[in-house]
Amino acid sequence: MFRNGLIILSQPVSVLRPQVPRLLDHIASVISETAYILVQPAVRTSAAWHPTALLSPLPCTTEMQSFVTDVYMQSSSHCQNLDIRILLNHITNKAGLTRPAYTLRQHLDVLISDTNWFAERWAADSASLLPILKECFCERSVSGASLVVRSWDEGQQFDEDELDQKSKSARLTLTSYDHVVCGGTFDRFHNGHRLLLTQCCLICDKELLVGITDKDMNNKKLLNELIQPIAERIAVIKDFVTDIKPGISLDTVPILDVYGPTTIRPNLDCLVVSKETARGATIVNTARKEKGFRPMEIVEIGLVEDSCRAPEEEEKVSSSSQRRRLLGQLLHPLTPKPHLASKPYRIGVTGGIASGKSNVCFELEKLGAKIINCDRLGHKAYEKGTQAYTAVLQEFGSHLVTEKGEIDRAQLGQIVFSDKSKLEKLNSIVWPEILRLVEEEIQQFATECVPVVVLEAAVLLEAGWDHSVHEVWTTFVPRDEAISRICERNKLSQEEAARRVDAQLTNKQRIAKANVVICPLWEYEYTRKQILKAWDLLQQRLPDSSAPVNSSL
Ligand SMILES: CC(=O)SCCNC(=O)CCNC(=O)[C@H](O)C(C)(C)COP(=O)(O)OP(=O)(O)OC[C@H]1O[C@@H](n2cnc3c(N)ncnc32)[C@H](O)[C@@H]1OP(=O)(O)O
Repeated sequence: MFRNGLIILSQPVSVLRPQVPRLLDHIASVISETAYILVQPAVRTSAAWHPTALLSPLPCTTEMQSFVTDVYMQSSSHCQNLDIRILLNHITNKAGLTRPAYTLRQHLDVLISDTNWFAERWAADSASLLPILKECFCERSVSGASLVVRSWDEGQQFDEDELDQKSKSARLTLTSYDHVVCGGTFDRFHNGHRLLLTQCCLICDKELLVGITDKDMNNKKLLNELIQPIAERIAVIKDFVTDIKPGISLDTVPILDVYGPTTIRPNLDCLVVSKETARGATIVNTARKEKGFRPMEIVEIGLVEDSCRAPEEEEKVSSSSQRRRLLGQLLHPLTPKPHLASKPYRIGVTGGIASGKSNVCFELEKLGAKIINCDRLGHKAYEKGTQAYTAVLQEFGSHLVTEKGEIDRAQLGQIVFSDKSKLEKLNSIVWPEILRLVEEEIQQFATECVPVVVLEAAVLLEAGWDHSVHEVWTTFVPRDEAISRICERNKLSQEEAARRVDAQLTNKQRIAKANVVICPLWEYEYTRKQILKAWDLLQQRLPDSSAPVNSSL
């Protein structure tokens, strides 16, 4: 298996199209990460090896457009996880246009061609072929020592002349435009995004403008808390477009409403939309007309199906399905914590008020973890006779003492939850003591050879205890859902509930520091499913995973 490869296809596109599923299967069996596809019939007819053979201009036709669609539509069922990039820089209808060579982002490990000619030439004289490949695909992408050259089978036999006649009607020239625009969330970049951007690049001669949803545009989306930061989404788009068509300029802008830049930039010629957003295209063109801008041509592309979807997911490949799949998975890589003993392995479970932490811990306990409830230890921390007891009374007054001589937590809670500085004072007294009690319990579990200990701590991140656990897992539900749960559970008004939620870290702040996220927004069984997944995946990364604790109860 090779990580990245270039597939040079020399057969006419009409011959290639029916072979796409076979081709994708072959690519998936050889390449694991990025597969560049270069369609170049000139290499079959070219007598001499020359860069012009690889990069000579190819007409931009409706047939090529269909080939691009076929590749992405079928990649979902043939090579779902491969990053396929169809190179388009040499495909143009502009006579005399010289475009720069490719500067591929990935280093090529394998070159596969559908003509044996390549492999034979490489075997005979790689020294003279190598500089040509470097010239076409950039120095750093191709290094001679490690590049493997292989042939895919020669494909079907075809009669060039006969084919030419037959497919003339299918080879209609595709209209291209100087200024093309498209928009989207571009979260968790997938084949739907690749198809959209590839179709944009195919018909774009000068500038591609990509609008990327931001802020309010994202807030209503499912699991929006997991949407990647806009800078990350832009970086992925740049990487992709620069790879497939370095000859055009790319501009990216955040969009805060459906119009984005379309009602600001008069020079836009063509808007590319998916079936899903086609309605928005009419709205945008109406708004342009009102501003005196000429309407844009609208190009509509199909939706890529998601062949691996779960019953609760959408039929098309979608970012929200991808985000659902992140639940229970390792979202952020682990930070090494050499200061912690490797056993027992410590998971800190945190989460906002009413976000379902306790249920997660309840399920984890059934799976074999031992739970340390930090609220309980918090109460123990200032029991009568302890140092913290004296410190709390000194700070908050002896009127808090009940008839039994204990601290009245209900009263203390009223004081600290309505005054941030007082809560901070209480925290500074009790957190060190709670942590000491936590360590005591962990030591006890260590003597009992417990493999996994879970610290259930509401304010784990605020207390900086992420340094005291190997992993942080957080639960979250959307803000509105948390408010309605609190209203029902604690019999509070909407305003009071909102105040409680807003006094805490936001979901995004917690998620940014969490290794695993669980979202108990749907039926309990789905939450349980996420927890089982998280537990099973955890077993694979436990320091001693030779004796896994299986989730099948
Ligand atoms: C780092 C940690 O997470 S340690 C665990 C949390 N405990 C602490 O921080 C110690 C300080 N807190 C306390 O002493 C007590 O919670 C008091 C006095 C404020 C209130 O006591 P009680 O009325 O018995 O309420 P209880 O301890 O059950 O806490 C009520 C809620 O406030 C949360 N809470 C507790 N302490 C804090 C805090 N310092 N900051 C924010 N929320 C807190 C609890 O997790 C609980 O949340 P839930 O309703 O979603 O389960």
